[in-house]
This record gives sequence, C-alpha cells and structure tokens, in this order.
Amino acid sequence: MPEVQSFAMPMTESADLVVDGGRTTRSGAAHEVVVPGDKSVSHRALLAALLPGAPATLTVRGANAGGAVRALLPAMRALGLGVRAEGDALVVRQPVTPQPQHVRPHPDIDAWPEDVPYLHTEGSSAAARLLIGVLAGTGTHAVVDGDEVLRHRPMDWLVDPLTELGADITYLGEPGRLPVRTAGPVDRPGTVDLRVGSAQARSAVVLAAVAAGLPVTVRHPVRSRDHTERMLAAFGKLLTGTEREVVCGDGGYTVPEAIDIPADPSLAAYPVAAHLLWSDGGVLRIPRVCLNPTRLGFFDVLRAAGADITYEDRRTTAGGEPVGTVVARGGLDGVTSVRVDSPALLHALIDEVPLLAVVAATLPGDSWIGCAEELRFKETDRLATTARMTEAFGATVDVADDGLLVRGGSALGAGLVPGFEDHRIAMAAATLAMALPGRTTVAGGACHRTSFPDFADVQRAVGARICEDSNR
Ligand SMILES: O=C(O)C1=C[C@@H](OP(=O)(O)O)[C@@H](O)[C@H](O)C1
Ligand SMILES: C=C(OP(=O)(O)O)C(=O)O
Repeated sequence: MPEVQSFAMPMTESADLVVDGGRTTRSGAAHEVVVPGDKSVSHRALLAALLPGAPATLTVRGANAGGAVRALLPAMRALGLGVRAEGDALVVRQPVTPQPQHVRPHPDIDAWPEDVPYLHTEGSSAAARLLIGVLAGTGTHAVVDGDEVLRHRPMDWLVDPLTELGADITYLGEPGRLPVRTAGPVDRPGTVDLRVGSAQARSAVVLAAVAAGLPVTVRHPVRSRDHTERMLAAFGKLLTGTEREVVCGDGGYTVPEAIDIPADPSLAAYPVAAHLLWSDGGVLRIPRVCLNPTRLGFFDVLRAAGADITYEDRRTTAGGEPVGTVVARGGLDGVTSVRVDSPALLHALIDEVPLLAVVAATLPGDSWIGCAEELRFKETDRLATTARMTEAFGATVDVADDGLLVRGGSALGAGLVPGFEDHRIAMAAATLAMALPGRTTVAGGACHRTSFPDFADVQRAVGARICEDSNR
C-alpha cells in the first residue's frame, strides 16, 4: 500500500450545514423520498459512449448530477463528444469539435505533452480510473489529470495491470499517481492479478480488455461492485468467471441508444439512517433503488443486527441491475452493535463506512468495521476522518490499521464537527446530528454536492431541520 495522505487540517471551502436535532413530522408517519441516480452506474453508462461502436447518440436517463459525475463531462467534451443535459437525461453525441480543457499547473511538470487532449476529472477517482481504462483499450493518446486531492490517490492499482497487458502509460509526475499519459493500447492477451479489491481498478482493466477486443482474465481478491460486468453483459458481451475472476472472452457487444440509471443505494442510506435513528415508528420507502447485492452491505449489516429493512417490488432493468423499493420501518430498538468482518461485506458498504460508524456510535455495544484498509485512499483517509468526525460528537473510536472499533454507550452531543470537505463524512455527520438534541454545524458540509446535490432537501422531506449557512 502507498503512503497515506495527512488530513491534519480540516479544509472548509464549502458552506456549512446547520442541523437542529429532532423530527418535524408526526411520530409513526409514512414517508416516501426519491434519491439521485447511482454514481457508479452513471460513470459507466457515460463512458460507454467512448467504447468502439457506440451509437451516434447515447441517452443516459436519471444520471447522478453530483460533482463527481459532472467531472467526467468536460473530459468527454475534450475527446470530441457533445454532452448536453435534457431534462433528467444526459445526451452524448459524437463526433463533435473537441473542447480543450485548461491544464492545471503541476509543480514537477514544465512541459506537458503536446497535441494530445488534456483530460481533467477534478476530484473524481472513478471518472479518472475508468477513463484511463477506456483510453488504454482504445489506444487513445491523452493526458489524464485531477485536482490536488486526486493527484495523491493511487493509480498504480490499474496502471500496473494495464501495463502488463501491453498498454503504454507513463506517469508525468510522481510515480503511481496522476497525471498520466496514455499512448498505446493493451495488446497482450493473458491473465492479470489485481492486488486490491477496488472496483474502479478492476473495471478499468475489464473496460480496456473489452474495448480492445482482447481476451483477458482478471483475477481479483474480492468481488466488489460489479456494475461494469453487468453493463457489458447487458450489451451482449460474453463475460464469464467465478467469484475471484472475470474472463473477458471473444465476441462483440452493442451499446444501446439509451441507458436508465437506478437510484443510488449509498445515497438511500442517509434518509434510511435518519429514519432509524429517530426511532419514532413510521415507515420510509425509497423507490427504484439499485438492489445489486454488491452494494447493499449497509442495509444488510443493519438487517442482520435486527433493524426492519426490506426490499420490495424487485425487478431487473434492461441494464442488468436489479432495482426495487427499500423500506425501513421503526427504529434501532434491539440493535446492540454492528460487525463488518469480511472483505466482500466491507466492499458492499465501502462508501457508507462513515455513516455506519455514526449509527454504531448510538448503539449500546461495541461495533467493529474491519477489512477497510482501502478506506485510507479515498477523498480523505476515511478511517482517520470518520473517527475524528464521530469523536467530535463525543463518541470513542479506536482506529486500527484495517478498521474502526466504535465503542458503544458514549454520551453524544451536538456541536461543531468537521466535514473535511469529504461528502461522505459531511453527510454522515449531518445525519447523526438530526437525532441529537441541539444545534450541530457541519463545517464545509455543503460538499455533499459531490454525490448528493439534494441531500438537504431529501432529509428535510423525511423530517430533518437542516439548512446551509455560508456566514460562519
Ligand atoms: O467503481 C466505482 O464506481 C466505485 C468504487 C469504489 O471505489 P474503489 O474502487 O476505490 O474501491 C467506491 O468507493 C467509489 O465511490 C465508486
Ligand atoms: C470514494 C468515492 O468516490 P471516488 O473514489 O470516485 O472518489 C465516494 O463516492 O465516496
């Protein structure tokens, strides 16, 4: 594992979120809310427009409109695709005149490669990593870069296996990190072993192999979210394999003219957690949620611990993803602790760890969230920032190399808590604050826009008192 970043000084570029505890709606009420489209499925659907043979127009309906997905659009435009919002859809047209992006200065780079598109994906690691995979499959010459935070996140997780398969990828700055230059396609069939469970790393290699039409077997240590494989299979691509490998075989695929994006389970988790933490009875329904089992860890862990969460109206979409309604009834009475102790379960709730930690802090027993070493390489070192945020409410959290031990039974209180400019940390903090008496300010909490632009509206619809305050 590479060296982790230091997040000693919380940054507060975004407005604060101010939350007053308690629920505005009557006890036992029924609520139904809609959450945004799945971020991961949105990234993959948009990138399908860059696969060889993609249709002249691809309509992605219900895409997530947060900063992480938007970060991909200027890069696509720089590659000569037209991307336009039409209602709740993003319409991708090709080819159009490329719209170059501005180069972000880098302390170690004086001369940038000329005559190749410069592609900047802001802070979105999924956008950068999946894009590198597609470029390595199509043999497109380009530079892929990101913001200061993304420039610290590991890219060797995918660049190493892509290079083994023959791709020409060079680091322009620090080895293992962005920016990278892609200059030649994967062209050596074979088997590669991934050393991390990252779905982005696996997806990059699978997308490269499929785009290049190269027979490749990708062995991986854990079956993390499998949206790429499901999407490609829905396009007709023959992918076989087992729990630990994906075999990208011969045979073509057809990218359809429209793809529907189901709602994001990692975003549905916030109103569900708020509802359970209020523990005042009632029922909350969230329709059209992606029920892919590789994404349901947060709900499954709470169900196993005794919470009443069910999945209803299940069906499978044309895109290969199961969807349905997530229904939460009652609260957390009888739930004493939670436990995550397998890599597959951890990956099924990887983005919900900060939220699970704050829920665990309200329980009487000690909870363990393990197998989580990859959390150190997110927007922040999320083992450290989750602990610091949860402790700011009065909780006791022990940080291990690979996880968090959240001690039960601490007295929790409202106050000023750090959001670390990390959307998952900020939304978890605001959600716990909804259940605590008094006023909490989540510093920089408006960074929720990275993945959940209408977070405050949705939480208000289930009874929260939450607003933005840029005047602190
Ligand atoms: O494949 C994806 O779209 C994602 C995979 C996960 O990251 P890793 O691949 O780094 O585990 C997750 O944390 C991220 O929000 C989105
Ligand atoms: C970690 C996340 O995304 P990414 O890795 O794409 O930045 C996230 O959405 O929590």
